[in-house]
Amino acid sequence: MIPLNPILSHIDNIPSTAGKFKPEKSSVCYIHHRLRFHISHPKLTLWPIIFLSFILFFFFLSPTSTTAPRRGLRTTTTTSHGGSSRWETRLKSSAKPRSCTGHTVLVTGAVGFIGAHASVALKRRGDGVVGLDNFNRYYDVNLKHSRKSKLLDRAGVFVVEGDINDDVLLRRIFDLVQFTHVLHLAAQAGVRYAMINPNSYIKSNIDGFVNLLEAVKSITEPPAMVWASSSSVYGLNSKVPFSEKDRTDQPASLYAATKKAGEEIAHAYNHIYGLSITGLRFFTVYGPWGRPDMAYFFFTKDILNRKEISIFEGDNHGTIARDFTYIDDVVKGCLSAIDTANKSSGNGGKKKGEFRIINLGNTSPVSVHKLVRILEKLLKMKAKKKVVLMPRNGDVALTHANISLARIELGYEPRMDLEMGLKKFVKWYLDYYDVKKKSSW
Ligand SMILES: O=C(O)[C@H]1O[C@H](OP(=O)(O)OP(=O)(O)OC[C@H]2O[C@@H](n3ccc(=O)[nH]c3=O)[C@H](O)[C@@H]2O)[C@H](O)[C@@H](O)[C@H]1O
Repeated sequence: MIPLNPILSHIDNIPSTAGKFKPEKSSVCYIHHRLRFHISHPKLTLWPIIFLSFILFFFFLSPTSTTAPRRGLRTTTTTSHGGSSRWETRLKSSAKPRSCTGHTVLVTGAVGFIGAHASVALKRRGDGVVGLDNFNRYYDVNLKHSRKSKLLDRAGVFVVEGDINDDVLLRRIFDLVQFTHVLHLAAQAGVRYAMINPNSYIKSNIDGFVNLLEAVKSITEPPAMVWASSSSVYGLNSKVPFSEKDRTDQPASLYAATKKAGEEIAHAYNHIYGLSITGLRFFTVYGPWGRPDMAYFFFTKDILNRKEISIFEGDNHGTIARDFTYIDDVVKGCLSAIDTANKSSGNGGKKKGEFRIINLGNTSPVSVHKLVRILEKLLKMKAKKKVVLMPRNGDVALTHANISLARIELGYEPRMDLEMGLKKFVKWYLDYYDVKKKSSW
């Protein structure tokens, strides 16, 4: 968002208490710079006007700072998020559950694929929900905006545009609302992209996660956290189906390594600060409003555009397969993880908050060949297939979830088989792109 007044936007760190104004050096420098610009005008008679404006400027700004920072944290009074009481009112209203038994959930990555579906499901059942998302450009940002307008806005979920690395923003949000849970889904996803932009994985999946945990642990009554880990942490593990007890110390991609690191980091925050943390290992989640970087999505696009697709195979024509899991099943798992999470005990608690790691898969792997056959049938078109040896690009040969723990802990039972799920995806895809991008077909 472009601030209307560049001077105002640079003094947004004014504390609420009148008389304590101590602008940061950069703000002062900026104001001086702006003043110098005016003073350089030949007419020195401007001086008194500038001086007067300066006085009026602070006189009018101080009384607007009505939101006193709690717990001694510095908060901003005007930000790129509007900074106004309207912004705060909308955020607070979105956070309010329909009944006093409802949860109040902050969903990070709210305009992402799983984030959008989960936010809507939480809101629909009566929980209070605030979304947070940085709308990054990893894939088509229009799709993110569409998820916001078509799913989140309609459900009444308010989305803050911001980054989990912005600790001032996080503290401001946590100051305004006492959340019971954080559903942390903001991440740099994609296995193969890690070879192109490795630092984005560190920034989101490590730095951002720690930043969020730091903010959460500073709250007097910290919310319980449920967050997205990944099936990719099993890496080169060849024992199937993958159980939570299996080894996860052989990641095949940097993405997997950052998700595994996230699990260890979460454990440390649970151990030291008593945070209740549940990590969900998602298995190749697919469905309507999905991610364009995933194979089922771009295969659909390429088949329709009569473009060649590469189907990976292992050594000696070994099958490559995934435990494709439908979005609605995963969302049910997320909601159940929220409902069953113990409270964080916080620093001073006698009991440690719980720490759980749970697989959320479909427990029926399907080969990439079969995935393509299903798409061909649904699209009524033949794919131009090129079978290639799987490159060493972060992919693994097989994923297969053991979901016994999810059944016990979450009452989780996946319902959708791949053919039915892809039917729903293709229907959505045809509708969505027919309206939006007829020309690209
Ligand atoms: O569960 C996870 O932890 C991850 O799931 C997802 O990764 P993957 O399971 O690798 O899904 P996806 O890329 O759709 O490839 C599907 C299949 O197509 C094969 N594949 C892929 C590309 C190609 O050109 N050809 C091909 O055969 C490919 O070899 C694979 O067998 C998420 O993207 C990731 O963010 C993470 O959440």
